[in-house]
Amino acid sequence: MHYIKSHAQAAFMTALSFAIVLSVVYVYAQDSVESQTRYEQPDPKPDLPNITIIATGGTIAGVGESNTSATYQPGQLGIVTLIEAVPQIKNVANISGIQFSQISSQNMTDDYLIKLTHQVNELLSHSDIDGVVITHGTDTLEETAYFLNLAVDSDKPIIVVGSMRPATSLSADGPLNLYNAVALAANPQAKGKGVLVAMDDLVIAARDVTKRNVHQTDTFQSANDNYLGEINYGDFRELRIISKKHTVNSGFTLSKDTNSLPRVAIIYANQNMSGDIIRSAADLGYDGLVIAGVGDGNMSESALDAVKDVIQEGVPVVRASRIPSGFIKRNNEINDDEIGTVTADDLLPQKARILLKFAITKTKNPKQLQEYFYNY
Ligand SMILES: NC(=O)C[C@H](N)C(=O)O
Repeated sequence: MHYIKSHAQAAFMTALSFAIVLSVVYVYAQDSVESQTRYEQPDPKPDLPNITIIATGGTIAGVGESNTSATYQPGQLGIVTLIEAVPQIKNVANISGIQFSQISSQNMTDDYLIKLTHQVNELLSHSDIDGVVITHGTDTLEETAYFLNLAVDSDKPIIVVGSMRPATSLSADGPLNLYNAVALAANPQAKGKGVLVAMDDLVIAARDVTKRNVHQTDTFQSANDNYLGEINYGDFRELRIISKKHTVNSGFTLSKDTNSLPRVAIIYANQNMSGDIIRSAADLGYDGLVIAGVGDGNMSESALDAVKDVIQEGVPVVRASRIPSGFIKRNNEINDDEIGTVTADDLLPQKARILLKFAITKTKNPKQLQEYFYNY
């Protein structure tokens, strides 16, 4: 009885102090986005790995009006608050932190991604840094993860993580996601696997991960049921191996002076599709196109005629699918060998766009481009 009473009192006090901290954070965040840009753990332990958290913004740093509010501002909390909210991460690693940006991930650009790649390369080139965790908005998290998976020149663990609920929410998912991400980055098993996403107890390779639900916390799934493993309160169980090329073996790692990449547009196919939008994209100067086709990467005859024209003009075209799983079969209903189209294999259109950006820095030959789509 005594235990129940004191337990209930303790729970109430914890909830109360949490609410007070959050209201202070909220009032503070209303005035200004937190601007402290670095965190260094004052008391590092010599037997723990050193992990740097790079914060980019997103809902994991989001602040709402109340703990049941469905509306919130992403990217408000700074790196220091993010780290101090989850002191348990210091039991698995020595933590340093960098505020890279404070944006929603729908505003992520090539410019940010190239700078982020340079930042990750720079950090991981230090022998005393064992891995990085990147906190990120979930809307385009899979694109950043795949970009880094192709562009970073290191085999050390690189984990991308976010949350679906803002930091101020009841049952916020950010703290445990961050704890698991840090534990995974600190785990030698995560080395050599390319960029991994750790969300809601699942670990999924950058190539395979995709956001499947607008609000739910288990939104990150694998397009083809290709889960690398599970992580439960920091305990990682590996289920599969990664066979595709990435990071140090990609051949795409960015040189220090890279500051731009080719532009590739995705065009979404539908019934009654005309070819004008495809021709317009080529006229606008896009360097490559991905068609998010219907079914097996199909499109109307008018769209296909436009695809043939733009390929003749030197603009590579990749056929992907608007269907969220399955792989595109070459030369099925469309004669890729004759037309010069490339199939995305099982890459989703948003990932095919990124691979094509990198691949056309090497070649525009459709056969060679196809090899990239089979191997990355
Ligand atoms: N859950 C989130 O993080 C969504 C937010 N719009 C973002 O991508 O930054």
